[in-house]
Order: sequence, then C-alpha cells, then structure tokens
Amino acid sequence: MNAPDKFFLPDVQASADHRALPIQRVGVRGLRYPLAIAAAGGTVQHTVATIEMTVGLAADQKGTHMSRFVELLEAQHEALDLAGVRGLFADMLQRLEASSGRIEARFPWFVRKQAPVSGVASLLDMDATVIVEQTEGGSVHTRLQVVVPVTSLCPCSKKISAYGAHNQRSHITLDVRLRADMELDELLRIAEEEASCEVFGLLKRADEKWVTERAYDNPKFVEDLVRDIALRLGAEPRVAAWSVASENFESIHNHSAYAFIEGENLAQ
Ligand SMILES: Nc1nc2c(ncn2[C@@H]2O[C@H](COP(=O)(O)OP(=O)(O)OP(=O)(O)O)[C@@H](O)[C@H]2O)c(=O)[nH]1
Repeated sequence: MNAPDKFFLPDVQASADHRALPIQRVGVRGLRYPLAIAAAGGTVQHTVATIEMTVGLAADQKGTHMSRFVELLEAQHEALDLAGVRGLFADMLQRLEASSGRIEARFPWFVRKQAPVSGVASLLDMDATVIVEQTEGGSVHTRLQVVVPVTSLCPCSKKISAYGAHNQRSHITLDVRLRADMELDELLRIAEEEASCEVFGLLKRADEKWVTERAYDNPKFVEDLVRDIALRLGAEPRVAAWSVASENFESIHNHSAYAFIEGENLAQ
C-alpha cells in the first residue's frame, strides 16, 4: 500500500500555539526496546530497556514530532556506553529542535559472580537505570541508578537473643549524578560490601555456611546500610550528588523497614 503523499497531510504538530505555555517534558514513555549495553572490559550485554524520551516544547509550538524519538532508537546500532547515551541525547535535541530534554532507560542488568567458597559461577540480576538530562539553560547531567539485592541482619535481634538474629533480603537503591563515568558493577560492589552479606544466584553448602556466618558477623540496621553506603559515595570523586535508600523486607513483620539519605559532594 502506498503511503499517502505527505504534501496533502497537514503537519498539525508544526502549527503555532497561542497559550503562551512552554512544556518542560513531552515525548514517549513506556517504550520497550532491545538495547546493547557496552560494559567494562569491552563486554556487551544485550537487554530489554523501558525507555522514556522527552524534550522541552516552546510556548509557540503546538506539538513535538513524536515519530522522531523512535526513529532515533531505530538508528541506534552500536552498543551504548554512557558516552553513547549522551550522544543519543544530543542527537535527540538536534532532531527535535529542542534545547532541553531527558532520556531514561530502565533495564535488567546481569552480573556474573563466583560463590565465595566453591567458586561456582552464576548470574545475579538487578534493576538499572541510566538517565541523561538537561534542563533549560542547564548543563547535561548523567545519572545512574541501581537496585541491589543484599542480606541485612538485625543488630538489635542479635544483641538481645540467646542465639540467632532475624535477617532478610534488602533492596538498596543507589542513585548517583556523575562528574565522571562509573560502571554499574562498581555501584553494585559498594552496596554489597556495606551490607551484612551479598547474595548469589548459586550457592553450594560450603558457600551457604559462609554467607550465613558473614551476615551474622556484619549486623546492619536499615540506618547503617544507608549511612555506610553514603560514606562511600560521599568519598567518590566521580560522584557529584547521591541518594541511597534501603528497604529491608523484614522477616518478623509483614512490612518493611525503610531509610533514605541524600547529599552532594563539593567539587574537589
Ligand atoms: N505531538 C504529539 N504527537 C502525537 C500525539 N499523539 C500521537 N502523536 C504522534 O504523531 C506522530 C506523527 O507526527 P510526527 O512525528 O510529526 O510525524 P511526521 O510529521 O510525519 O514526521 P516529521 O516530518 O519528522 O515531523 C505519530 O507517530 C504519533 O505517535 C500527541 O498527543 N502529541
């Protein structure tokens, strides 16, 4: 079927608007697309991202040209590192004739880990989000967000009990605005190192003994988790601003313990 001749189709989006109201963000969201992510060591991980791409719209313009966001993704054939996402962002502003915008790509990220005693390898999955944004007149910011699963063991329960201590899985969300690029795996390691213990996809009995005893030796409140990770991010020169949230899925309640902390790193 021949596409109708565009010369006879009015371009409503390009028409004028008279309400004197600029729009900060307009575009597409909930767009699921396969993405190739360039990771450390030259590896490439293929995943599926849920994408939001928006731009600012001037007060005198009726609509943005939404087809162009998807055209940009269609034209993306190289694996993306953070510089690549910033390049896609610059192309978006240019293609949509905009001076502000935001790209957010949320995707599952897999890390291959070795069990602590047996050394058996397996994958750990976590949620990751990359955001590149520029507000009107502002500079381009790159943000990473990861949700890391860890074990937390309660210091109070350990202190007051004759034996044992309640412990549970926790989700720790690290959100960093970068001065210089970091790898997702670096943020994962910071969260795991400050937890009672890290978690693994595959553990043999010798490993299970190791993780059980390590958690017991590293009791952490939800407050400890966010403060200890905040100290690490606060000391990281590649981070300009950060927030840490921990949700502990308490094994003694039908609700979670939760803490959130945020801060900025003064430029060195
Ligand atoms: N701005 C805007 N566009 C919409 C809306 N609803 C649907 N559309 C999109 O309008 C698109 C078509 O408009 P454009 O992207 O401008 O398409 P086009 O004019 O043929 O392409 P260009 O010549 O590149 O502008 C479709 O892909 C729809 O997804 C809306 O609420 N606002």
